[in-house]
Amino acid sequence: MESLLIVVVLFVILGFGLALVRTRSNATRRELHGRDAPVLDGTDAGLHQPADEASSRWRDDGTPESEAVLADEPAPPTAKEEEPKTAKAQEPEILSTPPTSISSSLSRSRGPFASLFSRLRSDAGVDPEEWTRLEETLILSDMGPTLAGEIVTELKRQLGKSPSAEALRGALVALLESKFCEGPRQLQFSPNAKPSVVLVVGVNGTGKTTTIGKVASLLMREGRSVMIAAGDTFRAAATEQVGVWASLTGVEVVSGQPGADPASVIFDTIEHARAVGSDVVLCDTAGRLQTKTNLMEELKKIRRVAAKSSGEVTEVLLVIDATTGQNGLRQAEVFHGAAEVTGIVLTKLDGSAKGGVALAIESEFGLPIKLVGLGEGLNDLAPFDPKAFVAALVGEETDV
Ligand SMILES: Nc1nc2c(ncn2[C@@H]2O[C@H](COP(=O)(O)OP(=O)(O)OP(=O)(O)O)[C@@H](O)[C@H]2O)c(=O)[nH]1
Repeated sequence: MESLLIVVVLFVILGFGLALVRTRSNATRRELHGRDAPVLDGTDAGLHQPADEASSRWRDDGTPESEAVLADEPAPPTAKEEEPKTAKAQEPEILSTPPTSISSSLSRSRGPFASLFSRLRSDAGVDPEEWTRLEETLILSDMGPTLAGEIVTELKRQLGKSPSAEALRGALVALLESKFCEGPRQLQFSPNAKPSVVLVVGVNGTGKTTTIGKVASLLMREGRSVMIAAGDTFRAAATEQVGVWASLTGVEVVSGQPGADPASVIFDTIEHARAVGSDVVLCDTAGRLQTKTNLMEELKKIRRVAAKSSGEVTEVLLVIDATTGQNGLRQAEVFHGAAEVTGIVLTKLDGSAKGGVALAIESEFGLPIKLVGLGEGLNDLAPFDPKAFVAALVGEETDV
């Protein structure tokens, strides 16, 4: 009897120990991949491959080599797909992530502006050294030397050489606000029955796939039916990654074979979306450096082929990582040239970004920032409000 009791106690201790180790390993995985990182379980949740990849190739001029063969219905779920998905189990946690505010995100830029204005307050008027400090502060906030110089020249013209700190702050805020463009900040959708096509483009790792997940979630909550084209056929894990976001949001994904022509995958998805009556197709594309001519040519082809589909390309969103600073300007220029960008998504504003590049892009290229990424969770996406942004940048208000 006594030995039986000892055996039972040993089993209980062993079981408790195993449970502890499992919990710890899950926690470690989340630490490594970010607080909202979905756990990949190797299943292809929500993924659906076009019927015959080879049957839907495109010539470089954007004309079809042959008719695409489309599967009208998603492939029947396999036994594996019917199992509960680990990623789905995490949905409530990801959706409940408290959104970060733009104000707290831009605290890095606000610091130098705050110290500049606190110094100015104690002085009678702005002296030449302080004008130089203002210009440096603008440059340090990632606006770039050209725009910073223009702003200082314009402020001097408006206010004279030695305005009060109060007058300077008011004029600076008004001038920064006026530098933003007038373009529509809302995502645009087709008024016709055609599916609206949103191409998502940008350099590697800027947050394109994550943004697609966030936008899919947003649109689903607005009551739109959404489909995702897994157009990044280059990076091995990209299709799986987009599948995880899709399963979190309950959106169907159409994917191609690894290495397939991305324009074909996107075309097939749009035609499938048309057939099943989806409202919006979000198209993921491979990350590409703006300096790689062949990849920019591929992007032009994607744009042409999407335009020839039965959908309507209503948005080409360029995703820019705000922490890359002034390089974002060059990305905007080249991607706009290749793919007729309609708007910018500025991601990672929650990181070490200083934010001024938003203003530089808008004033130089007239491309509206439509959305900002403020974290890795589904809710960490916000509309862009120039006034709130300037207030947060210059530190006019504390809780934007
Ligand atoms: N902090 C923060 N991280 C983000 C944000 N958006 C994306 N990320 C992270 O950035 C990393 C890259 O994101 P992806 O969505 O894979 O980027 P991608 O542009 O699709 O990458 P490629 O396909 O390789 O070009 C991931 O770790 C994301 O979690 C954001 O707004 N804030």
